[in-house]
Amino acid sequence: MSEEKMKNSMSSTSASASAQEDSVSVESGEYRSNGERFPGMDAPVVLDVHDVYKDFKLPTEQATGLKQAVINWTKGIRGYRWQHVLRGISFQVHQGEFFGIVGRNGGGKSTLLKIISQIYYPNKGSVSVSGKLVPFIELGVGFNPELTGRENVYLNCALLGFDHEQTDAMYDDIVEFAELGDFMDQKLKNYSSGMQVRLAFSVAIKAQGDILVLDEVLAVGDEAFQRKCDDFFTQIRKDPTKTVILVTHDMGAVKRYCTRAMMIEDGKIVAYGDKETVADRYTLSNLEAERKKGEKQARKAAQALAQKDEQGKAVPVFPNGLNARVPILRTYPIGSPLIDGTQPFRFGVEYQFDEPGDFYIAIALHDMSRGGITYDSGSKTFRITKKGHHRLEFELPVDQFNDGEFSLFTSLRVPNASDPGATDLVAVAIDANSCSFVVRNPRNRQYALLSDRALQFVPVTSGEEDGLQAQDVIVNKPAEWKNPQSQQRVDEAQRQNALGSLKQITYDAQ
Ligand SMILES: Nc1ncnc2c1ncn2[C@@H]1O[C@H](COP(=O)(O)OP(=O)(O)OP(=O)(O)O)[C@@H](O)[C@H]1O
Repeated sequence: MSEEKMKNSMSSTSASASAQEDSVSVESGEYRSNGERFPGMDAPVVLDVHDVYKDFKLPTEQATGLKQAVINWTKGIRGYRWQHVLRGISFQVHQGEFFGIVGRNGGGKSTLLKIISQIYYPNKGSVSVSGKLVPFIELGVGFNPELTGRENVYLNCALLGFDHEQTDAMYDDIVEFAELGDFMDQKLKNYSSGMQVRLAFSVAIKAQGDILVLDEVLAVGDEAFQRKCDDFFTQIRKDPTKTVILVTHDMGAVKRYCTRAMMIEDGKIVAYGDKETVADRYTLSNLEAERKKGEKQARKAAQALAQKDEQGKAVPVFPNGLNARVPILRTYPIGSPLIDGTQPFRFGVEYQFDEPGDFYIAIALHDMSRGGITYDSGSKTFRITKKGHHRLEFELPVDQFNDGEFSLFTSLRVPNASDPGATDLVAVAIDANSCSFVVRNPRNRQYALLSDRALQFVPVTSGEEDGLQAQDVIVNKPAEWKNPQSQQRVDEAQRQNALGSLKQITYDAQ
């Protein structure tokens, strides 16, 4: 790859998808919503992707020979269909940026990276790269299992455009980062898969490129190696001459490292610019997909049950956690699952239960980012009197929560025959049947479940001779606490409300 500016303009072909309707403009990605320009936007543009389309031809009919192919042709069977993977992608990355690309599986991110790295050509559009681009996008590319680790480093660097002398100068650094000093004269096929990843990644990051293109690297290697990668990313962020383009599903990494980000969905850019907005949009899209999956499962279970009634057939397999006694149990958000905490979070519980006797619904709150069940309604708190297929609605006050991702797991329980204080679990709504939500409030921190508006530590004297006095501890309260109105929020009632006191608000029998 040449060091000079390369321009690869490709002309349009008939296979490209229809023109973009709701595309996001290149300019819009350079400004925050308040009109301010992102820092670093005056640096030169090192990657300019303009109106890129990419289609793949997917076979639909198998023609096993010429005869079948002719028969298909005479019948007008084409034997393939077009899959429009990228549909009018335009964005720019400036020198020194750490640019994140996110999106759900199959959205077209890897295809875009391959086009940027010149592995694929677009059907339409242009890609301009300024400087030496080093891709790390697919394992095994440029590596030969029959060669030693050392030979592979030289081969890979040659493929990246470095001569022998340049590779000599980088070699020790690459080996040291990969921690493979003792293995460099062994054939690559004798390396564990982790060692191979480490070597490939080390070549990519230690080769003296200008633009590093990385696909999902944060998932590679063991914990110690990941920590090293973290340090490397923190370091490279500070270098204004190096540019990184990172595809990842890790929103923590987007927020930690990226200067800007964009999200791709169904081959189009749906969010571009502010990394927080992009990360939240991605989280929301995942939650929405989960909710739809839960709805679909509930519909399927209801259909399966109806079938059993008419034909007396056995009920097919139930989603994880459910069974023939409770074929439907799901918890779902009412409204957006991305909330700022100013209003309580409202959610529903749909169930189907027909057995005689008492039963209860218990709800547990799981903190997804930090782990652990942080609140449990208790197994006998909600005794439900209606049998059959119904929906309940609940509210959860979240105004005292810090930012985080949470999940509600609901279980349906019946009294235990021998212990009146206990209950037995009949079914539990997990996976797509659980309800996830995200709290994002500009006043909050990504720290712990309770915000410091709900809980305060008050310094007191130690009573010891050498101990600090209360006035020796300077309490820096957040700015908004100086406002008496927000101070009022931290009263006893709020505090009691703080941790997930679930309130049932409606009882909606169908
Ligand atoms: N060479 C190819 N031939 C045919 N289809 C392809 C090819 N490469 C990618 N695709 C299809 O393009 C779509 C987008 O794939 P791509 O790998 O770019 O998505 P992605 O956003 O990177 O997904 P993931 O997050 O799972 O890696 C998929 O439906 C995939 O099957």
